Amino acid sequence: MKTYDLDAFRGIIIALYSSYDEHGEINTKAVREIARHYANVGVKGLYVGGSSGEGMLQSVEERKLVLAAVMAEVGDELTIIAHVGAPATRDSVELAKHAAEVGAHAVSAVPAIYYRLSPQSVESHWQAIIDSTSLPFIIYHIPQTTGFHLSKQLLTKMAAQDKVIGVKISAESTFELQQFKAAGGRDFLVLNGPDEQYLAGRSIGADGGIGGTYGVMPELFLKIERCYVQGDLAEAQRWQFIVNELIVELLSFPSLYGACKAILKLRGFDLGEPRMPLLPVVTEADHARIEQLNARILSYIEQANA
Ligand SMILES: CC(=O)N[C@@H]([C@@H](O)[C@H](O)[C@H](O)CO)[C@@H](O)CC(=O)C(=O)O
Repeated sequence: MKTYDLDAFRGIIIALYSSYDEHGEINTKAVREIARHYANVGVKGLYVGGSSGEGMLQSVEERKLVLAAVMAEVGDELTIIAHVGAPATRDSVELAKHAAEVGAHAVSAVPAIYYRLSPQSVESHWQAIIDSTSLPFIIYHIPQTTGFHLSKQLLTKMAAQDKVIGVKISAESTFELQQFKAAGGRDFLVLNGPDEQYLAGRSIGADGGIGGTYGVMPELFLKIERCYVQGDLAEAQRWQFIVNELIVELLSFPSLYGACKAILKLRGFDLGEPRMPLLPVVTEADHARIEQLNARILSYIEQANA
């Protein structure tokens, strides 16, 4: 049995987008406003500095600023997972220590990126992060961007440690998700990454999910979760299919994060543009499509909340 409170990590956890001002600098006021909004919506937690949060495009100091702002605003209300993955282990360790200082509830990390690393390297990288604080650790498995394919063998070895409480799986195979759940054991968390498969992930063993598109429609993922828990699988599936059509549209823009930020801007949350090389929404035609998509999402949110 793990000695950590695993229930704090079960449910809908939003992968928080970055927030920049008009000069492209971290905008802590906007960070706090959007974090406050999500707390009011009633999600379980926030995943800070991950893919959607553009942690890899920010300096160590910038990442600390973002996390500190989140903790100051909602650290007492939501479960905050700090993603501390970085190309260099020493940066990840520094970020993990900072996460512990400001009171984050867990740290998480991808394998170190850029170099093709052996499983031993990745294990040592993660172990250095784990050993640097007393916080629980969640493996971030996203092979399509890191190029590292986590084996069941390494997962099992990592999961044997009390501090390693789970894995966030952004790979698309729900079979792998089920296999990792089986390998980790009952008190090992598996968090679904592909938002398009939230229900599939839950049905095959995920304890909840961490997702980027949750940020523009958390109410719809909360609805799927409620239907699933109530045993109304037909209704859960109907909402998952609605969400998937919305995600297909979101993915048709030059960048997903640019599209999501443009939608949030229409709702009064100005998070700035994503950082290059991630592209913002630029053309008039795309802005018009964003307006239509926003209206559709809002109408579904109204229905889900009715
Ligand atoms: C590959 C990728 O970025 N996957 C996203 C999904 O939320 C993804 O944006 C969504 O399923 C749309 O494809 C998350 O798993 C990543 C995430 O949670 C994060 O921002 O760290």
